[in-house]
Order: sequence, then structure tokens, then C-alpha cells
Amino acid sequence: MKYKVKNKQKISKYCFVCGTDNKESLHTKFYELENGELMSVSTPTPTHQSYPDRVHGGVISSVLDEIIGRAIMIEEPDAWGVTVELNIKYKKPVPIDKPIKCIARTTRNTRLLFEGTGEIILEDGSIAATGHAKYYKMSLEKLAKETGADDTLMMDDLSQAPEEVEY
Ligand SMILES: CCCCCCCCCCCCCCCC(=O)SCCNC(=O)CCNC(=O)[C@H](O)C(C)(C)COP(=O)(O)OP(=O)(O)OC[C@H]1O[C@@H](n2cnc3c(N)ncnc32)[C@H](O)[C@@H]1OP(=O)(O)O
Repeated sequence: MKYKVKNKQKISKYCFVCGTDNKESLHTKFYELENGELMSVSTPTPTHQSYPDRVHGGVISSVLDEIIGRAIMIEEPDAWGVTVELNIKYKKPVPIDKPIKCIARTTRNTRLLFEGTGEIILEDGSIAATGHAKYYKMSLEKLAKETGADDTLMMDDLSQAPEEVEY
């Protein structure tokens, strides 16, 4: 199915998944879709491998962690969370140097916690991994105080976004 991209999410300077100035980063982009889901696009490089030509399972879990944690921002733009649980199922190897899409949505949102699910989708449309994660809500003020975060935590993504995506 094809979906229109409604919004491009902000990215961070040093994040491992989306950081613009982290040379080991996956430089992942995040697109909010008309169907209420979030899509990410990343191209893992040899830096991200485990066995030859295979993306490291920890890298796959990082992408799922971040996209599921970001999906809440579609319905609650100021909601921030820290991951308290993450469960990943690895179903197929993910190759290096090929674009991977990931789709996620929020499945539960309460005053203290939110949770969601996501999938890594390969170029042929098959699902390589699935994830379920839970986050403890934390205000940006508290996060900033605990981690020293500044304006570089959320910066505009200046890259060109597609008008529509397919998966
Ligand atoms: C990211 C880079 C920037 C990118 C650009 C911006 C993008 C923005 C989006 C990013 C999306 C995120 C992507 C990655 C996010 C990380 O990677 S975060 C890093 C990994 N996670 C962490 O570091 C969290 C570590 N854990 C902690 O800090 C502490 O355990 C917590 C979560 C703050 C809780 O601490 P605490 O308050 O001392 O603990 P506690 O009193 O036991 O629990 C508080 C409440 O939470 C509940 N709770 C705690 N754990 C659980 C659980 N597992 N299940 C259910 N309830 C729980 C307790 O039951 C309790 O409830 P009440 O009794 O108050 O009703």
C-alpha cells in the first residue's frame, strides 16, 4: 500500500540511530504517515554488522527501540520516554548496505507509560524482525537535567522527504 507522508520528525545530533554528527550513526529518517503510523528509513553499513553481511541484532533492536519510542509523538508531540522493556523477535537476516524500512505505532498510552509495536521490513517486503516496547514517560525538563541534553537533542531534518511511501 502507498501512504502519504504527513510530517518529517526531528532528528538529533549525536544519537546512534538518527544522529547527524555521529559517524557511527545509522542516520535514520522518520516519517509520520497518513495512516497514523511512523516509518523510518536507514541503510546500515559495515560498521553495523555482526556476522559478515548481516546487521547486528543489537543494531536492529536500537532501530526498533527508537521508532516505537517516537511513534507516541504522532498523537502526543510533547511525550518523551525512556525504554523500560524491549522484546525483539529476529525472523530473517538483515543485509548490510541495503535500505531497510521500519514501521511502528503506539498501542497503549497512559499517564505514566506508553507502549507500542514495530517491524523491520526488507526490500522484498518481508518482515525481518518485530518488536514490542514499553516506555516510562519523562518530561523533557527532567531528561535534560539528567542527561545534560540541549537544543541538539531535537533538530530539524533538512533532508528531502518523499511525498509518499510504500510498504
Ligand atoms: C533517543 C535519542 C534522541 C533522539 C531524538 C529524539 C527522539 C525522541 C524519542 C526517542 C524514543 C526513545 C528511544 C530510546 C530511548 C532510550 O534508549 S532510553 C535508555 C534506556 N532506558 C533507560 O535508561 C531507563 C532506565 N531506567 C530508569 O531510569 C528508571 O528505572 C525509571 C524508568 C526512570 C523509573 O525509575 P524509578 O522512578 O526509580 O522507578 P520506580 O519508582 O520503580 O518506577 C516508576 C513507575 O514506573 C513503573 N515502571 C517502571 N518500570 C516499569 C516496567 N518495566 N513496566 C511497567 N511499569 C514500570 C513503576 O511501576 C512505577 O509506577 P508507580 O509505582 O509510580 O505507579
